[in-house]
Amino acid sequence: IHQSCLIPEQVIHGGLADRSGLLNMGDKLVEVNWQPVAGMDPEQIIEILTQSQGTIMFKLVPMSDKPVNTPVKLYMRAMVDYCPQHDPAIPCADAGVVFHKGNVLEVVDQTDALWWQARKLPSTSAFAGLIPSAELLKRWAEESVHSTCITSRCVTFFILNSALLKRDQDNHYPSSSHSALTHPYEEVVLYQRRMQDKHRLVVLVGSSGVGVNELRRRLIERQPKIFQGPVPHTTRPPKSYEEPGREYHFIKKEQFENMADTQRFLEYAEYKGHLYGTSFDGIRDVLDKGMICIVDIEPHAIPSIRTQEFRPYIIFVKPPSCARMRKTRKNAQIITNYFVNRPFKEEDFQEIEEAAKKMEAQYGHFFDHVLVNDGLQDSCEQLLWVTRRAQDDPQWVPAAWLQPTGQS
Ligand SMILES: Nc1ncnc2c1ncn2[C@@H]1O[C@H](COP(=O)(O)OP(=O)(O)OP(=O)(O)O)[C@@H](O)[C@H]1O
Repeated sequence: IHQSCLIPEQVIHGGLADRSGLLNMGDKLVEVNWQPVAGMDPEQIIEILTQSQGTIMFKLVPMSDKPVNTPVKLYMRAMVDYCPQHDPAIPCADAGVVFHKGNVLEVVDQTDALWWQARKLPSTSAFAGLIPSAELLKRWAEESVHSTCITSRCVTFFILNSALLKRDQDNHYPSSSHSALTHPYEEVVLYQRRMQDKHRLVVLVGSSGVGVNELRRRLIERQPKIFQGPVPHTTRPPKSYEEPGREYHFIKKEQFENMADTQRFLEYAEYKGHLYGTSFDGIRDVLDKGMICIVDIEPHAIPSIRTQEFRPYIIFVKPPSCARMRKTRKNAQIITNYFVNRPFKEEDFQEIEEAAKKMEAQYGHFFDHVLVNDGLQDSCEQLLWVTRRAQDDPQWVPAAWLQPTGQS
């Protein structure tokens, strides 16, 4: 309710007032149970309402120009977490919707500049609730960049991300936290791949040692006619049993550097004095054959592959608890920074868990699926099922990916 003239600013979609069709935004409330309320505070009116029993009568002066009802139905993926119970700014915390990054929200009303109405999907409820508008979230994000004081949990998230933004700007690489700050919601649509469409790129990310490479290798080994990884490029000379274009594309250093300068690599790195890289063309080669391309990448490369062309389905490989890792990795070997294999140690499990937590906090809004790599057999089955579903079932994807001439 707008304080000075007692005009409802929001009528909750699916709520009693909305379903009655008798109360509209902009109507003036003049009496409650025959008691004049003009000039009263909203709290005083709430007091009258809580003390009333049975039927409650409202006398309203309808607004002269009834709003033309043009219902919007937009779907938005939340790129941030939000908790109305910790938000001192929300007009009514009980009417707020709790959401986490990655949740899809059906936005039913954007009339108010600050507070939208939405349902969190999947939802069976007719009721919508309040969520902060994109503008409001951006404003909070900007304020928190300059703020040193944490006043509520709802704002804490932004302070955390602002720190990341600062660090990423210093590092000059594309930042996911940057996109969450400037685009707290991403419009999404349901995408059903047609038979003639290329497969979606399957992307695995996870903390080092969690088993990303092992899972990718096993998937390809299991169904080599369906899954393939891109053939990487390298500047090292071929070994006797290697064939150019099969294990690697063997190229000269200048050629490699030229490809790197012209952004033709999704990722590249140096190892023992030689350069290795995964090219975008390598991914295209697999997809053009009608196969499913599966890559494992560092999470900071996600923004550069998240394009209309590749429509990636991003799977986060998450570690189970340290106790479970201790059991399942009893006989496994970890490849250390020095590229030697040795049994897992207790510190490895803790490092894997810590790194996974950070990755999820920073990039979680990009994940389409979270796969807990507990038992290897089960994880492989799950991965197979998830990658099939990613290709065959309708999925929420950024609306920009389906625009005919749109950019990703
Ligand atoms: N679920 C699992 N149960 C038991 N062992 C596993 C499981 N997943 C992976 N491993 C083993 O853990 C070790 C590390 O796995 P992998 O090499 O795939 O790690 P990674 O995530 O690719 O990390 P990096 O990028 O550092 O190589 C391997 O020896 C692998 O066989």
